[in-house]
Amino acid sequence: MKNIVLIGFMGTGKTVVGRRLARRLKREFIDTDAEIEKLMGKTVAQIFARDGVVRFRSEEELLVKKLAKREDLVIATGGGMVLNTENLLLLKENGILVALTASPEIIYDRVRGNKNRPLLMHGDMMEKIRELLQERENAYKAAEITVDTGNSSIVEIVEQITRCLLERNYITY
Ligand SMILES: Nc1ncnc2c1ncn2[C@@H]1O[C@H](COP(=O)(O)OP(=O)(O)O)[C@@H](O)[C@H]1O
Ligand SMILES: O=C(O)C1=C[C@@H](OP(=O)(O)O)[C@@H](O)[C@H](O)C1
Ligand SMILES: [Mg+2]
Repeated sequence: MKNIVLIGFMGTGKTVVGRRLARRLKREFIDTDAEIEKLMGKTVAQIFARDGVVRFRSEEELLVKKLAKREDLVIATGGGMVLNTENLLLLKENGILVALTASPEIIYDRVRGNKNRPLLMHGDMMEKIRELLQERENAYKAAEITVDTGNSSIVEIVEQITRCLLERNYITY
């Protein structure tokens, strides 16, 4: 069966929703950030600081190429994966793209305590969120299913995605 691929900005819940959705659908869960951290033996923030964003994006691209060849996964991508349209096309070939969205204010509330999002660590965080969101919002529109996560719990979002997948006959239970 096709992979279920979560895309969306930082803090929209791709990692936590993806993990719960995988459990709900009895599928393997892959978080691309976690895989890259495991592979390189350091955090995303350390990779950005020591190896640079270009290295991070190339590791992300290599991982996407591998994951796009697999099936039956729930994949939580990093928020910037969509910047490389090749990544999107590959994941779309054998996957259903599900975009999670939230307002800049909700995103800010969810990420401000976390130090492992280097792109938000410099300057005014709210301004940075708005700037990056604007740059990427079109790319997130590539998704077949879009879920606004702003006023829903993680379980409610998982059930909403599951209903959408059932309605489209992508899953049967
Ligand atoms: N629907 C939600 N309701 C409340 N908190 C949420 C929700 N979705 C995510 N969070 C919280 O927001 C933070 C970011 O979630 P995460 O899954 O890491 O987002 P992403 O992977 O999209 O960057 C985490 O602390 C998570 O527990
Ligand atoms: O939006 C981005 O460019 C990034 C999002 C992060 O993942 P999350 O969206 O899971 O926070 C992580 O890949 C890295 O900090 C870059
Ligand atoms: Mg994540």
